[in-house]
Amino acid sequence: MKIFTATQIREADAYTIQHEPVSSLQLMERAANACAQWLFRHFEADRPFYIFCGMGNNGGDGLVITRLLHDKGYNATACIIHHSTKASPDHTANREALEQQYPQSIYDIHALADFPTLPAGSIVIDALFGTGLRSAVEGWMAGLIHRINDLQARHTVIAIDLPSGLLADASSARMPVVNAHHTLSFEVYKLAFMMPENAARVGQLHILPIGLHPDYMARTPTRFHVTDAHMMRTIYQPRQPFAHKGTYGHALLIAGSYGKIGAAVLSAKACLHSGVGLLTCYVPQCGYQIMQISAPAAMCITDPQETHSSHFHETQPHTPALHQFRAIGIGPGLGTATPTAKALELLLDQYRQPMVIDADALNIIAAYPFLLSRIPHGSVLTPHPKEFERLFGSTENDFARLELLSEQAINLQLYLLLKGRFTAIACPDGSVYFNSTGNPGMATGGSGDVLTGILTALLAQGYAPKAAVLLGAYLHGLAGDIAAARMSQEAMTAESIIDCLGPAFLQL
Ligand SMILES: NC(=O)C1=CN([C@@H]2O[C@H](COP(=O)(O)OP(=O)(O)OC[C@H]3O[C@@H](n4cnc5c(N)ncnc54)[C@H](OP(=O)(O)O)[C@@H]3O)[C@@H](O)[C@H]2O)[C@@H](O)CC1
Ligand SMILES: Nc1ncnc2c1ncn2[C@@H]1O[C@H](COP(=O)(O)OP(=O)(O)O)[C@@H](O)[C@H]1O
Ligand SMILES: [K+]
Repeated sequence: MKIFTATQIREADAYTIQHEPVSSLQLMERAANACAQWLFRHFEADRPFYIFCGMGNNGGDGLVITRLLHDKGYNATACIIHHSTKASPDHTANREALEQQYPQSIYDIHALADFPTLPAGSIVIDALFGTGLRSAVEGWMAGLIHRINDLQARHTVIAIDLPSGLLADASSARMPVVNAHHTLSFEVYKLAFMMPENAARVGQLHILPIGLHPDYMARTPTRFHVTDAHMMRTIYQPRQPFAHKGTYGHALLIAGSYGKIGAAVLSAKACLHSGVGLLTCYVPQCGYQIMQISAPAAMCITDPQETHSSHFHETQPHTPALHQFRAIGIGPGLGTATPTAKALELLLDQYRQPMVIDADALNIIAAYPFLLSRIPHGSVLTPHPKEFERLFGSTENDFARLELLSEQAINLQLYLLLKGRFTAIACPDGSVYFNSTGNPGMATGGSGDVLTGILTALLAQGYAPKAAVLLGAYLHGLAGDIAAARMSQEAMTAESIIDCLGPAFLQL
């Protein structure tokens, strides 16, 4: 699914009006009706609704919602905020329609002093500003946003299209923005919704289709995307009937150190449950028995060292040469001992195919930044935000961090996965995909190790790196969602994610 900018949304709007064809008033009616249907499903008619309407089309939506609520017998008041002397034509038309049908439902606000006192149990609808907002809201309108936020503790706040004050395509950190419990947004995700800095503003996000023209959506190129089930069906390759284990590649997983062999086990199990043909794990001596017992389907070779690895650039008798592994995953629980760092440097010199680099392997690279340029092109790096900061430095806000992520992916020709609620996948071609699956139950130790195993397995099977990262992140989150549905977000663990990889593959 594509993420459109505010400008593209306006173009989609205009294209739909011209080519469907439909009048702009009818399109507004459709958008407001989608919101009203959502409200009817979630609230009884005994709750008073206060709809705060701006002077633009976002306010116009609010006016139509007020009328539709009345049509259904709800008690609704449109609080029209006169922040500007010029109202949009569709705002004006819908004010007139409301005045004609339900004149008692309009309450004009010209200053902060006019702010109404809301009865208990009221529902607050925020229709002040949407995609037309150009810059930070200032003056008494900023005060009005603060007043709405004061209501948030006692009343349910629902934003229409965007929480007012939020810019769709740029950072609004430290700007006045409505904190909504729910955001009902039209047709497409906005970039601002993907940013952790906006989590408290957006609340629960609901994307409501309003029938923007599919031709515009299909033919307009975008830089940002959200992954979805349809995309995964085009990537996923079912197994071939005459396949043998060689068909699906031999992967090498280099992971674990004393006290962190569990990370290696989690990665290995995830790799085995994601379709790899053969798996060899490389661990220090202390990990040998643990690995063999926990993951009997994997082969295991050990480093000469007891507690940490120091030598994985060399192979041992009866194991393939490094270049014969179709994929290497490195990092979970690896530790950052100096001999391990030296071994990673040698590995990067010897293995020139795309690999998966995570956790302590990233921390080593952060400590020796010259290694960054030695990583084989097309490799996948999976930092969480702290690891990202160690690698590339801190940024002022989440938009700046996303730009830095994308810039580094292009310059280094790597796939960079910045993990989080909407994991951002920056590609060497400049495109960025946000993963749509996953839940806060995955915010638990070892979840990332599972992802490394999945990605290594997909690379080993011959998926191109881009296909592997998109499918891998999606499957990981989907397995997490299935685990949460089966046993709750609280009780699930990283192992539950592995257990649910099977059902996740079956859902593709
Ligand atoms: N796309 C779709 O598919 C559909 C979109 N629809 C809806 O249209 C919405 C977009 O409407 P829009 O373009 O009229 O802009 P909107 O968000 O109401 O803001 C404009 C108002 O804000 C004001 N203003 C701006 N910046 C400001 C600032 N910094 N500080 C203070 N004020 C500022 C500006 O004032 P002015 O500059 O005119 O004085 C003007 O009054 C969209 O979000 C969706 O809800 C649906 O109805 C139909 C389908
Ligand atoms: N709130 C959330 N919503 C969706 N996914 C999440 C959430 N929290 C964590 N995750 C996912 O769980 C994984 C956690 O990885 P990471 O922080 O590396 O864990 P660990 O180092 O313990 O293995 C990431 O893939 C991340 O996207
Ligand atoms: K709004």
